[in-house]
Amino acid sequence: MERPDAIIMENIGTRFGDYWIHHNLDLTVHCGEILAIVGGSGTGKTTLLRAMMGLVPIADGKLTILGKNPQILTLREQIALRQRWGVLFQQGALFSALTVFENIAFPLREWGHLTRTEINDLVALKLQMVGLQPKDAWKLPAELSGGMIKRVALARALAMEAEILFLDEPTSGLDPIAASDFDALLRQVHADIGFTVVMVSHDLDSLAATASRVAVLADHKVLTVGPLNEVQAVDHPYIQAFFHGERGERLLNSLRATGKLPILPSDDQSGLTRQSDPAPAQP
Ligand SMILES: Nc1ncnc2c1ncn2[C@@H]1O[C@H](COP(=O)(O)OP(=O)(O)OP(=O)(O)O)[C@@H](O)[C@H]1O
Repeated sequence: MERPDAIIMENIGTRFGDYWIHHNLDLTVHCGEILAIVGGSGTGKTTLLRAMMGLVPIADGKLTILGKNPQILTLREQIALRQRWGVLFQQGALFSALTVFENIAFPLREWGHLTRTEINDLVALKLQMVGLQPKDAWKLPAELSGGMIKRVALARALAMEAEILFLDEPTSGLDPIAASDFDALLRQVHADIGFTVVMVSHDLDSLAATASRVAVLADHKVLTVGPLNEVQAVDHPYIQAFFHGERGERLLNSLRATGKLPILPSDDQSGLTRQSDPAPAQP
């Protein structure tokens, strides 16, 4: 049986005071996909992620997440729902006074149903899953590299067998090698466990390496959503600037080289019109 969509946002509006961040925004996240959200600075990517998690109130429209509408749930039901996803914020956001072990164990202890042995075993498993050594368990965050901090944060986000993983700029602050290692790790754990990922990212290489689909935020809504090769063809100033700068051209060349970018015959060669003209920008 087909699984229901993980997240459905219909006509969503969010605002801070009188200023609307999103207005009439529609977005569906399919179960099991890695959906990346991109957009210019201040377009509301982080706010959208937080609205999905119930950390920013929804002023308008309807949110359905894992089949539930959090707007009509009791507090107890909302807490139970929130245990079904994990979050990795921009800077990793580990507790600086706690060891790696204690950071990963934190959500497990909060849940309150596990014995000490079960927690030990789960932390050991999560450490192994993200490629860290048992000896790293006793280090403090200040003793870790940037890439290791992201790995610990990922282990903590996945500690509770998350069905959805929310990532805000997961590769920010990492050098290109550590960023590409993190992308490979995300792909691996995603393939192993099969959860849904919603990720905010500015990193084109990371999008190309991980995203099933890309949603572009502009003008308070989702301008377009689809596979990267379709989205980059949409005629909108932000999309053109984002995908056709120096790094964008590098990415497009790599998509062409791997056959992921359809090369359309030009009209004068084929005598045909294009089958897939760029989708029009939504108003
Ligand atoms: N707690 C808040 N109170 C008031 N305004 C806020 C709050 N959080 C965000 N904003 C405003 O909402 C808008 C969207 O912010 P948001 O952080 O979601 O954008 P973003 O697209 O993620 O930006 P960036 O790419 O620069 O991180 C900005 O104008 C920001 O100043």
